[in-house]
Amino acid sequence: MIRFENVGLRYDMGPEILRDLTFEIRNQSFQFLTGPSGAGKTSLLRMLFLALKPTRGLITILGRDASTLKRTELPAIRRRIGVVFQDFRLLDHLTTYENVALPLRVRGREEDSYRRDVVDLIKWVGLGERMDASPVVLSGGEKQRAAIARALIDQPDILLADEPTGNVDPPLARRLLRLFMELNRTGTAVVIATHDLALMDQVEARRLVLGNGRLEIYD
Ligand SMILES: Nc1ncnc2c1ncn2[C@@H]1O[C@H](COP(=O)(O)OP(=O)(O)OP(=O)(O)O)[C@@H](O)[C@H]1O
Repeated sequence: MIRFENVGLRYDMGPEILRDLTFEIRNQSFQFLTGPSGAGKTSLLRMLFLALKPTRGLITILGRDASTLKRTELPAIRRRIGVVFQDFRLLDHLTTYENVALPLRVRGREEDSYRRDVVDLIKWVGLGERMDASPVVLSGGEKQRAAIARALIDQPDILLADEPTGNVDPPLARRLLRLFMELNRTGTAVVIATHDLALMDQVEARRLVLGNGRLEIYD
């Protein structure tokens, strides 16, 4: 689905922070991406989302060389990728319900066809009471759950989540992990960037470990 070959990344004239990354995110796979703070997890997720270009190497996404994609082709590819960023990126002028429904609205779906699914998912992540609230009044953990619901609502081919349980307590973190695993069972490839060893220990899953600019893979 997404393949990296000898990918390297540097910011501006700085040192190469990621080197010789060669790996694949396969269809319907489930993996954690981990490594110390500053190891480059967020940078790697941004390259997977085609939001950041590598300084060398090849990224192939859905069979296409990412460097040859036209700007106009990017939105269609990105729509197949669900992302949960560390800063959530919710729209403050929309309610929780509207934020979560946004990917479906952008795709031109009629509200009648998705209202039930959006409401059910919002309840599932424990935000039933916050359906009509603006993100401005949500706590960090509530925003995180709204961002997760928005990333999942359109059943993406791949989900990229950056510390998706960083702002919630352990029981809720376990519940969110179950939600990611359920999504994976229904066909979505999942990449979860996390420092949380207790979370990773709950599942037998592939681990991509970044350190000193390089990637070690434990299948
Ligand atoms: N926009 C940028 N410009 C310059 N350097 C950057 C930029 N973004 C990240 N870096 C640097 O790249 C390195 C990797 O950062 P990144 O945020 O990818 O790591 P991380 O593993 O996600 O860290 P954390 O776990 O703390 O979120 C760090 O040294 C960081 O300072």
